[in-house]
Amino acid sequence: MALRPWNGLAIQPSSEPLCPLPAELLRLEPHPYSALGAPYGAAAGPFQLRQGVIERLLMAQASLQRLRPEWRLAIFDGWRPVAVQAFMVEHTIRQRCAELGLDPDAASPAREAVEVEVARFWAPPSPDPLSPPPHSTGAAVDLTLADQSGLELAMGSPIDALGAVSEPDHFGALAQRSVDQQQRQEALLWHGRRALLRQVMEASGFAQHPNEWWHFSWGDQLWAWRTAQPAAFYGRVEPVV
Ligand SMILES: C[C@@H](N)C(=O)N[C@H](C)C(=O)O
Ligand SMILES: [Zn+2]
Repeated sequence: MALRPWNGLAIQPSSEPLCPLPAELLRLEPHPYSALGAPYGAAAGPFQLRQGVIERLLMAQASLQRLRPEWRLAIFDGWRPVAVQAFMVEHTIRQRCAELGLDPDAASPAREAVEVEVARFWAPPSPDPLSPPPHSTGAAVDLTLADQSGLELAMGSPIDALGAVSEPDHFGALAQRSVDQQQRQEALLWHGRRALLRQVMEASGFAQHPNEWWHFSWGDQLWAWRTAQPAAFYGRVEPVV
């Protein structure tokens, strides 16, 4: 499959504004990208989404609570200006180079391999309005499950982990091939939680990113491609200055 086949899809832009997340939706704070110094500028920050997306998140939380009344959705990240996308892609490449003992400022095949690895998880910070990074549209959200105290549930890998461990069905496949009982039980637990998150999000109309258990969207190009819509209706939203 091409890396991002959805980027060619038409966008019939909606004028719906970004809205702050309501109090019913738990925010995971401190926000990790803001804490790194990501350039949100004077913009109101990451916990904003399109109204249509917020409505569907509330529907997803209601269907979660019909199944698990003590659990709730926990929002890790929402709207992301293109400048923040660029900052985070660069940060992640540098972090991965440091882990591998590579000089991030020296071109090499290993450095290129890091860029390819990072691009499986982070959209390019394209300034082209025809191929906006998903979070820059206010239609994409990174989220997980939390318990009644607001503590994140273990899902097998942290949000933003690079690697196969982040693929939505990673632990389902691991449970099937595992012969170690303890490893199998743990894999089934994590797979069950990821599957529940996907179930309630998809039941509310969201589409999941193929490589990331935590990333869902409604109304952007990825959503249009995954749900066979003729066009997306949320394009890039710029910071208000
Ligand atoms: C890596 C993660 N935080 C994320 O948001 N990935 C998507 C695909 C993106 O960069 O738009
Ligand atoms: Zn995301």
